Amino acid sequence: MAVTKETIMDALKGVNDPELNRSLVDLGMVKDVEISGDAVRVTISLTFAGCPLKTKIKQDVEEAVKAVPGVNYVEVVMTAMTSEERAKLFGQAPSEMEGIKKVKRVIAVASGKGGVGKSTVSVNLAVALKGLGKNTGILDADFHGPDIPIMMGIKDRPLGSKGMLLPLEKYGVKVMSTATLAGEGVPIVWRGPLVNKAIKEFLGKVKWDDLDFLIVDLPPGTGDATITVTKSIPLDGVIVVTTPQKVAVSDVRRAIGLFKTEEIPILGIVENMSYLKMPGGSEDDILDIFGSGGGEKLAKAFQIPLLAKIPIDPQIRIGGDSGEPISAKRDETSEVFFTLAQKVIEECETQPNN
Ligand SMILES: Nc1ncnc2c1ncn2[C@@H]1O[C@H](COP(=O)(O)OP(=O)(O)OP(=O)(O)O)[C@@H](O)[C@H]1O
Repeated sequence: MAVTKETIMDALKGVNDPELNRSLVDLGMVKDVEISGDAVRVTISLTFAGCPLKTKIKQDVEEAVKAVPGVNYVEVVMTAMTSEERAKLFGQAPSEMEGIKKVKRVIAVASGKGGVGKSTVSVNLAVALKGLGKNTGILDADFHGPDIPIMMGIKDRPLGSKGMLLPLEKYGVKVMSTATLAGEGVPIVWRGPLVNKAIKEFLGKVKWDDLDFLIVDLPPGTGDATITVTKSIPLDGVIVVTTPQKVAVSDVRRAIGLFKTEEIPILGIVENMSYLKMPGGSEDDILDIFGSGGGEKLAKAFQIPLLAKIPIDPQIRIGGDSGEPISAKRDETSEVFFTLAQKVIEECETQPNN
């Protein structure tokens, strides 16, 4: 039996958008059907590229088309609607920055190199800001290693509503990450233009609502991914995380250089893994595992504040691994992050646009 466009469209009428609960055909999401003998290529237009239900929709389309008599090969191509198409469907077009229009400050957390504790600082800073009464969100823009959901103990996927994604919430902090869109352990290959597009979706189509602070965990280092993200986000300031040793410090110089070129205000430096308090020892009984003075030297050289010196503490690591950041409780160990959060609030208040 010859396969026709009509039989394919009939089959697709039975496939619903799981969120909108209407047929893909009725929603105008079937953009194209190409038939060549027993092979069919269907192009589906998602409401927006980062749609978390993408995989499910693709699978459903594939199954429905495969079930049509005479079809042996199916290819499903996913594209995204233009803002006009979306406007037609939803009655209005979310503007590019719609999602963050009520966000007062977007602050990025950067590092000169990987593994210095950038995500740990982002998470604990965000939770501490919330603890100090500030409405806070965290955007995991570390596309290649999105760890924020693990550190925040988040497993759910965000839901959509009226063309916007609703961020997840934990410890009172709103959270959005590429990891929560793709699912844990699912690799995503992010290249420049895709990163740019995804960032726009995170800012424009995530309903952040009223936030005092949106903390953005940047990719490590000063490579393409970091540059693309910093160029795509209207940043109010950046915090640079380093460790005290010489190599880390020289990488941070590069990062500071990058932000200065981009004219992004540097709120200050956080020196992480600064020292280890000896168990059972006195307050002064500390070990400088990675050397000392790196953060101070940088702060002096660039005339930017050293916002915090965070010790190496197993509790900090356990907090990250277990999804219960230490700043969720205010105590002796987490106080260093509350002091950091307070300084960030103060630094922001001195900014000219305040
Ligand atoms: N002050 C600290 N004390 C103890 N462990 C820490 C501290 N800071 C970070 N860690 C641990 O070090 C590891 C790396 O931290 P994290 O993932 O925050 O680094 P990162 O700079 O974001 O890494 P990446 O470059 O991969 O994005 C994690 O296991 C974290 O729990």
